[in-house]
Amino acid sequence: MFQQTCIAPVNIAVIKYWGKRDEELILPINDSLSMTLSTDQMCAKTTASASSNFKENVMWLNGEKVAFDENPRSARCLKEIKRIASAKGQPKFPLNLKLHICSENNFPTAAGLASSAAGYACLVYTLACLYGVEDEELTQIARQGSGSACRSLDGGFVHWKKGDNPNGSDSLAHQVISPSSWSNMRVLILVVNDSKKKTSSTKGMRLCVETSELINHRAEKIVPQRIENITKAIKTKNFTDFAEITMKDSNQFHAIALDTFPPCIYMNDVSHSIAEFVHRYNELAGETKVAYTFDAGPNACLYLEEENVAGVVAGLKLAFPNDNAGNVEYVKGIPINGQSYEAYKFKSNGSNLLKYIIHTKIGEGPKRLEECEGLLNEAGEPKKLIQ
Ligand SMILES: Nc1ncnc2c1ncn2[C@@H]1O[C@H](COP(=O)(O)OP(=O)(O)OP(=O)(O)O)[C@@H](O)[C@H]1O
Ligand SMILES: C[C@@](O)(CCOP(=O)(O)OP(=O)(O)O)CC(=O)O
Repeated sequence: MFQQTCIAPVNIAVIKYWGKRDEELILPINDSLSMTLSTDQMCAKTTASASSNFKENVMWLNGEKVAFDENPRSARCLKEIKRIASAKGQPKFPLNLKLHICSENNFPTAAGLASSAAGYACLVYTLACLYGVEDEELTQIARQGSGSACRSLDGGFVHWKKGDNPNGSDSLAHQVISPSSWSNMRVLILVVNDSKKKTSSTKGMRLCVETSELINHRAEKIVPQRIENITKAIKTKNFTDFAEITMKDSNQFHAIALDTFPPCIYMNDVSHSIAEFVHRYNELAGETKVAYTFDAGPNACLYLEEENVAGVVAGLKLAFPNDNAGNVEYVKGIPINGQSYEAYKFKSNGSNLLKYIIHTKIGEGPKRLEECEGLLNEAGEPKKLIQ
């Protein structure tokens, strides 16, 4: 049996990808740019095994069997990796061996927390390592699993260029700066709702391209300038400019989603209160200390520098109290100012607007793990199954 296990990070866009020009190849109508989050707090982990004993390709996701060959996105990722392995000659093992693949996310799946980005990046990276083709340009393969996944193959800030070629050969993602270049960059994920969302990004953006008249204006006239400006802000670590562009782009993405017919409404009242909180916090501070961005769901992602984390969390505690604090960790992840999470549990007033907060930071791309950390046993079955 040949086996490989890897982890891959989540990325959260500051200039959003929204809209495809080719649904099958997953080619976007505009460039996008994101920050990769540390795998210490949130990651997808995937083990892939190849063996002559396996009868068919099988995949388990979070302990449950899911379609693999019947899922056109995962099937295409495997086909592309095998194509490269065969073109390179002398594959590590016969390419017709069937695979068992087991993957799990240590955070909610399909809840608007970029599980598809981490998940497909991890699948492609793991398969690439298994077949010995990890030195190839993998972003154009991960892109065909889920567009945003191509940005999870590198750390730091990553720019996905939309490209112009109809075959997608120039629709690739590249690092803008490494994680160590802006190492005090932190993220607070405010989880408003972690259940499965109603309208997937795939469906929402398809409807948006079909019905919104504003989306083309955004793709053609707004995004190119924003990419240039935010790249400059990132390279010079200008947090004020970075924050303003990030918040404006999130707002514009949700305006475009609302311009879909029927409208896609992803933010809720709590999300809007979080945006208002951020503007008030910055106003009272007299400078921009924190920025929000929202993906296709109500959860907020706040970008801020390390020295401002404790202040912002204290403000959030006051603005969004929660009465479940007795039995749940409310701030998960990196301890704040060396204090235990206990210090940041919310006081009760019964409103429970935020379920919990994940404190994380800028991070590296995917990593290979040791064999003993694999998710499959010697028979190629998951070590853990949902009962
Ligand atoms: N670890 C994983 N391995 C392989 N595929 C995964 C993994 N995690 C998620 N996926 C795929 O991604 C799908 C969820 O994608 P979806 O876009 O609906 O949610 P999301 O990525 O959490 O949200 P968003 O893209 O809006 O941030 C899952 O149904 C599954 O097909
Ligand atoms: C709002 C977003 O998170 C949309 C992500 O969309 P997906 O990458 O999940 O969509 P598909 O390519 O159809 O799989 C913005 C972003 O990450 O840039």
